[in-house]
Amino acid sequence: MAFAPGLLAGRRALVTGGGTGLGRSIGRRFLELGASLAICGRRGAVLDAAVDAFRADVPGAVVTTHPCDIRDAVAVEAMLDDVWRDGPADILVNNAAANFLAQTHRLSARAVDAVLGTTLHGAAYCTVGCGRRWIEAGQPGVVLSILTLSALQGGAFTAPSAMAKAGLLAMTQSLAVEWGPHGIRLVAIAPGTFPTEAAVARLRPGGVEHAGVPLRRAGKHEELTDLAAFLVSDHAGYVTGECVVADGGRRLLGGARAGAQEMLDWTDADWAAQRARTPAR
Ligand SMILES: CCCCCCC/C=C/C(=O)SCCNC(=O)CCNC(=O)[C@H](O)C(C)(C)COP(=O)(O)OP(=O)(O)OC[C@H]1O[C@@H](n2cnc3c(N)ncnc32)[C@H](O)[C@@H]1OP(=O)(O)O
Ligand SMILES: NC(=O)C1=CN([C@@H]2O[C@H](COP(=O)(O)OP(=O)(O)OC[C@H]3O[C@@H](n4cnc5c(N)ncnc54)[C@H](OP(=O)(O)O)[C@@H]3O)[C@@H](O)[C@H]2O)C=CC1
Repeated sequence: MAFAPGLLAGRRALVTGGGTGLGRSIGRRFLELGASLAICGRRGAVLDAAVDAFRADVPGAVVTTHPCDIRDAVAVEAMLDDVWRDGPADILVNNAAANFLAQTHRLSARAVDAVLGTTLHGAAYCTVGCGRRWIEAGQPGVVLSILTLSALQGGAFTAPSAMAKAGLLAMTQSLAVEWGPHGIRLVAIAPGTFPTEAAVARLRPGGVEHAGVPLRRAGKHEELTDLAAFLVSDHAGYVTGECVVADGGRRLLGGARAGAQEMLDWTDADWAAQRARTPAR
């Protein structure tokens, strides 16, 4: 089903980490649907390159860039002031994150801080800063946080990321209640595998595999960006405090009993053999 072209017309979205990967794809989709955009990230040149691409893809795209390290609370406040100078944002996408594979017992304090500082604290600073501005102005808003499956089930060898994303889920649920009376919604997406340069390089050293995915493939960026657009749109106006999993069924298969993965590839003959050796009672 195609969205109405003006689904997000008149809306202004701030996408953290909007210069690369999924953040860039989400930003482009919001622009296509009529929103204007503010993107932040640490590297100004990366943000500028994204803007050039947006303008090539979406004629007339209105985009501002805001270089900022979201681990720094003071810098986040200055960045939000800068965004608001062009008019208030009414959508925040907490997309920026840090993650790498490591044995947790070998992590230095700085390594733990690098992940928690970006993924949890940075998103909290952005959310509180936007929420305060919306509440003081008496205007509604939407916060969409991009989580991971590990927020729901833990993540061995990416423990700080799992901890941070689980914290963002708690933030989503807590503030959905606290800020509901102000017309502010908080929603989240827990993506499975959506290949990006950074995620593949950092987290899939052996390449992307789909053995654990019932749908037998990676997610397409448009499958994530359309879900994001729906959740921030008025069509999801009564949805708050919820996290939608988009993982091709990976989480449910992982939670199934041992052997379920192999069974995906069983033939009819395999199933007949299983039936034959299964006692009637
Ligand atoms: C297609 C497959 C999909 C799977 C998806 C799984 C779900 C999750 C997805 C994601 O989150 S993808 C997003 C990934 N993107 C990023 O991580 C981008 C941002 N990351 C970074 O900037 C760096 O990786 C960073 C290390 C987190 C931060 O960089 P910064 O320049 O600020 O820090 P450094 O000074 O380099 O390092 C700080 C500290 O951390 C230690 N460290 C860095 N890398 C590692 C590592 N690989 N293992 C262990 N420790 C690491 C580093 O040594 C520093 O500590 P000290 O040595 O000073 O004690
Ligand atoms: N790709 C996937 O399969 C999955 C991704 N996700 C989530 O999706 C989101 C995007 O991931 P993906 O696109 O793959 O990865 P990217 O690394 O491409 O995106 C991360 C972005 O965050 C920015 N960023 C990192 N640290 C900071 C910081 N301290 N301050 C400001 N910006 C920062 C980066 O820009 P810069 O370096 O210039 O600061 C970058 O643009 C993340 O939340 C990730 O956890 C979740 C599950 C699966």
